[in-house]
Amino acid sequence: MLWLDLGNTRLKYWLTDDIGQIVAHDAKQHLQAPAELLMGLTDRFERYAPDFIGISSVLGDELNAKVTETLSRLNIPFEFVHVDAAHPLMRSDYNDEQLGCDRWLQMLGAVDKKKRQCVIGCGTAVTIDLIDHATHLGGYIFPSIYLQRESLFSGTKQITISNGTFDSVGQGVTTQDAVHRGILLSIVGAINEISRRHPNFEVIMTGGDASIIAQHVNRSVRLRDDLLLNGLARYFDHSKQT
Ligand SMILES: Nc1ncnc2c1ncn2[C@@H]1O[C@H](COP(=O)(O)OP(=O)(O)O)[C@@H](O)[C@H]1O
Ligand SMILES: CC(C)(COP(=O)(O)O)[C@@H](O)C(=O)NCCC(=O)O
Ligand SMILES: [K+]
Repeated sequence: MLWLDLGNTRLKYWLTDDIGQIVAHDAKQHLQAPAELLMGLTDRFERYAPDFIGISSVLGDELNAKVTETLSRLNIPFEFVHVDAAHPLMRSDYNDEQLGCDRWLQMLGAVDKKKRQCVIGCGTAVTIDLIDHATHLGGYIFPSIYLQRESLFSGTKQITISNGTFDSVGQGVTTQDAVHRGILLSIVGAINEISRRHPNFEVIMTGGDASIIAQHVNRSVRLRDDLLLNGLARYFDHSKQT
């Protein structure tokens, strides 16, 4: 099987064998041209010869149509995931016409009906979602640390910071530090507050920036980079059975 995740910044893919083990994996920035990036990967995908391609995309109808066109040339069956608030593995109070498919799949990949869980996705946006015994209660969406820095850069005259590292939440005494530390604190502080309000929820983090953020959270956090893939596998496994 081949699994594709089209996020707002990166295209990720995983090739798995018959027993679900990952045999190939990559993540590439698509620069808002995922179909063109896929075109460059078609030789590789043909060599992999998967029997099916399962796709998570948050890129919207226009880009999804281009992706569909590119994948159609491969002669391998493929299918996009559609969010279902009444899915047997997890029901959701969220508006399922709006809920991002990657958010939903990450939750589907983590959900455990015996637990209370807080699933945090750290991609182009940071999403924080609460699940109570397999019911999704709702959540929050924040701009990522990089989007926050870009908005300060473009919305102010004297902040000209466009690089640097996010490595502390202590107060800064230079613009560079104040920007990076303030932004990181905005997300870490939100996570700490949400976990204070929901003390008995297990905190699970995933996505490109999870490790940068998790270091500063004052609770034990499970880092899981397999959530979306696990969600894709659960979703298609379920749709096969029904
Ligand atoms: N301006 C930037 N500078 C450096 N890295 C960036 C920038 N914007 C995004 N990234 C990186 O891109 C990655 C996106 O994470 P990912 O989980 O793949 O998100 P998505 O699913 O939204 O594409 C993050 O690891 C982040 O560090
Ligand atoms: C919140 C998101 C932008 C996160 O996307 P990502 O950071 O993974 O690229 C995406 O899940 C999305 O576009 N969601 C639609 C809005 C919603 O979930 O309510
Ligand atoms: K993501």
